[in-house]
Amino acid sequence: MLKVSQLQVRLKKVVLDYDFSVKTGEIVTIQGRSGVGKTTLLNVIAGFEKAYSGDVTWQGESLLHKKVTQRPVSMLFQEHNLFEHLSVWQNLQFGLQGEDISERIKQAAAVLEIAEQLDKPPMQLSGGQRQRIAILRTLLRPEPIVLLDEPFAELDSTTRLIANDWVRETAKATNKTVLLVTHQDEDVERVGDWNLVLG
Ligand SMILES: Nc1ncnc2c1ncn2[C@@H]1O[C@H](COP(=O)(O)OP(=O)(O)OP(=O)(O)O)[C@@H](O)[C@H]1O
Repeated sequence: MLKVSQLQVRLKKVVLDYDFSVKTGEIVTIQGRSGVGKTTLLNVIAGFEKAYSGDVTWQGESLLHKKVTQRPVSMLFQEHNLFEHLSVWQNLQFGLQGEDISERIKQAAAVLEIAEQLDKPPMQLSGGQRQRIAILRTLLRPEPIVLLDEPFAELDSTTRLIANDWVRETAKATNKTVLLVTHQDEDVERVGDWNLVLG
């Protein structure tokens, strides 16, 4: 279980409070008006932002004292940080490990309709293609907690549905615990097990 207990985050002018738990293997969508603290929550869980008080525990163990790289967390970044001097394929190979990883990347790329983009440098991809590469990479990483901040924002409605289903199926098949920030009600219905509204 991922437990966020009486967590308080203090930024310059705002105090943000969170208290909820997500069962292992569950997908929770997170909604709330702009500025309510959705991105900040993910940043605290991943270790990019500090907590003021309270705790975040995973399987009973606090994450807050752990370094970013020691946390069991895979997070999708808005800027999709890909190395521009490597092909997309090389970028994915670089970040992912595992026996059958090449096959898993190829299968995922085919479903997400980005198989033809794998040999290109990232700068030749559209925003939506980069976003699907980032989704693929984030879900195929081994960490059990997956944090997705507006992962489908740049996708058209058809591609979005394909990505919705791929994320849900992949997360369930690999028992990921997922926090998915979204402004779209369709993502809530199609991907999530339950919805957390902040604010
Ligand atoms: N580094 C920072 N320093 C000070 N205040 C910040 C910082 N980052 C965010 N904030 C403030 O904290 C609040 C929460 O921001 P956050 O980005 O988490 O909101 P959000 O719910 O993700 O918003 P959106 O839906 O617009 O992405 C906002 O009021 C924002 O202005």
